[in-house]
Amino acid sequence: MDLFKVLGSGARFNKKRFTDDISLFEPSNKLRKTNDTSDTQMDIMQEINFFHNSKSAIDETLGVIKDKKITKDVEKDQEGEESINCYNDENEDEDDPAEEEPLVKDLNSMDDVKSFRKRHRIHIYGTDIPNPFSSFDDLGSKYNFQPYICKNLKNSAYEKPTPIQMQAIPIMIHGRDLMAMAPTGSGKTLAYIIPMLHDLKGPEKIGYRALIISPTRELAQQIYREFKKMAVGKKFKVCMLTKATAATQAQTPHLREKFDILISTPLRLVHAIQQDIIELKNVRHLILDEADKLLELGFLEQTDEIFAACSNVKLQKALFSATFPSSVETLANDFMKDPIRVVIGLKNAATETIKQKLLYVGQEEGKLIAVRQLIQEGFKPPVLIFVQSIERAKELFHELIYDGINVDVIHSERTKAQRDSIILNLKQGKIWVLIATELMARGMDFKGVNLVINYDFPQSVQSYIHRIGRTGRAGRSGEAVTYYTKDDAPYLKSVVNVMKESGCEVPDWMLQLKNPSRESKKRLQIIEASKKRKARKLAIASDKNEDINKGDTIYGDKKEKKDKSKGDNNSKYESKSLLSNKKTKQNNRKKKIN
Ligand SMILES: Nc1ncnc2c1ncn2[C@@H]1O[C@H](COP(=O)(O)OP(=O)(O)OP(=O)(O)O)[C@@H](O)[C@H]1O
Repeated sequence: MDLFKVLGSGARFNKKRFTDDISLFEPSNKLRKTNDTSDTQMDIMQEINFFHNSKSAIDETLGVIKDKKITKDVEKDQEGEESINCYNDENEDEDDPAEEEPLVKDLNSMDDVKSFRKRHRIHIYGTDIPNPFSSFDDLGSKYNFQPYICKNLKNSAYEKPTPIQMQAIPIMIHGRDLMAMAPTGSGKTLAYIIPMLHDLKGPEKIGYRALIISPTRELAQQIYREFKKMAVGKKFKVCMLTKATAATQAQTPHLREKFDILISTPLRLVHAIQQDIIELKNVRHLILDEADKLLELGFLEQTDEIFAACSNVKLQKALFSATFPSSVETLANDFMKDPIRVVIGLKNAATETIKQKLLYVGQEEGKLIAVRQLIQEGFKPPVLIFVQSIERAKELFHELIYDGINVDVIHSERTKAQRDSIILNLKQGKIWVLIATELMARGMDFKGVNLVINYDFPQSVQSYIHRIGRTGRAGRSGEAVTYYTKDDAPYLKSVVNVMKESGCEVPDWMLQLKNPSRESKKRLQIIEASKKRKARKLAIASDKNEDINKGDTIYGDKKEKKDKSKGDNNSKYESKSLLSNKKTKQNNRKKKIN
């Protein structure tokens, strides 16, 4: 019996390369001489069971229990139709998307609306939820959007709205707070830009009225470009907050009032708020792009300070991301006012146009061999390779630079000019392989990326979903390969779950793996915490800006602030702080219980 066939179905396993591991996975000579009985197979499977499967899982893999029906994740529903059994709490029925769609004007009854949402896999939670719309033409005819917006949409050649746009835009123009979860590359940016432009109407010269926060400078720049594209024909002043723009506004205060829209990373903005360079009292729209990241520890304090500075009573808050861990949802629910939650497809799932694979590489060294083999065999550029740290990125770059391919590396120790030119070169096809840290994992829209390689195993499910989401964008197909070693075994199941949920083939033995234990998650947290410390040291040592903290460690850490300024500013906003809101609510709840 060829155990590689058993182990390798669905995953890739190179026998030639892992001659040493073969001895681990194959029966010894002695065993080979004996009959290939179930008992022998069981012994071998127990021996190589470094994922600690249950006995029944091994049985299934071997097919030992012949008459036991192997439980597949495909069940028959009452009508006898097959439906995939998902791990998410929001299973859904699939309709044929090719079915003719009713136009929004045809959505007369609740049934029409319901079936429209179902067809587009739009799940909604909340009260008084505005109906979705189905065609960009409706924006002009039904919602009275100004002609310049409709024209810019036409010029962008977007034929029809994506599901998140169909539902989020009406919610936003009704002024409601929103938590929007939709897959990577599904057009979330436009889903907030368009209604914001509509609501702002035109330039007013009273200072910032809309604010978009993004965890990285690169993503903020991308959002800025998208805004400029959609605002053509209106003289809105959009500011991307940088050291330079902050300095200009510090020197010429009257300039500040000319701006309408502000896009920034959290730390840059917090500094500007503390130095009284930026006023946010007129902000009516606050968007957190990659909201779950911005509400994670590390970023949370800064986000909190920004919320507190947005003192307009009519402030509308909207959170967008492809992932929302439940802890973040709970926190968000605490500070939003009667929010509507929109989920497109399955919660926390990967984009379905991405073909996901897991590749066993044996030990650490196997990763480089695997990449080299891919290069030798020929690949379709551009390819993004994700590694876990700046050091790893540099190392891999030095390995690949001599392999005759156009390779570059991006991380937060590279200068801003270098980073900008790398992104441009990748978009122009001048770079074939880009090695990247988490800096590039979220939000970046490189339409043509054909393959994402997770060279180092991602540190969280969210990281996995966002990393692989750099391919397969806007309905295109893409491929993602995740290398794994024995050391990654405790975390493998998290990725397997995502693969399964998004309809990728996964071998049965992988499905039987245990979910990561609390202990292993804790271990992971310790590793992450030490990385965080390391990054903070780096930031202090090189006196670099916020991007070091945010980009590469996943955790935007707050730079040490002078006690005085912190005290002054925090006390000013205390009553509206997210954190204090949460604490007050918790205290109130406790009081009620008592
Ligand atoms: N209605 C549309 N039709 C076709 N393409 C669209 C449409 N809306 C947006 N796009 C394109 O889809 C791509 C992905 O959009 P966007 O970057 O907003 O995705 P996203 O959902 O924010 O992804 P991520 O979660 O990775 O940040 C962009 O290139 C954008 O131009």
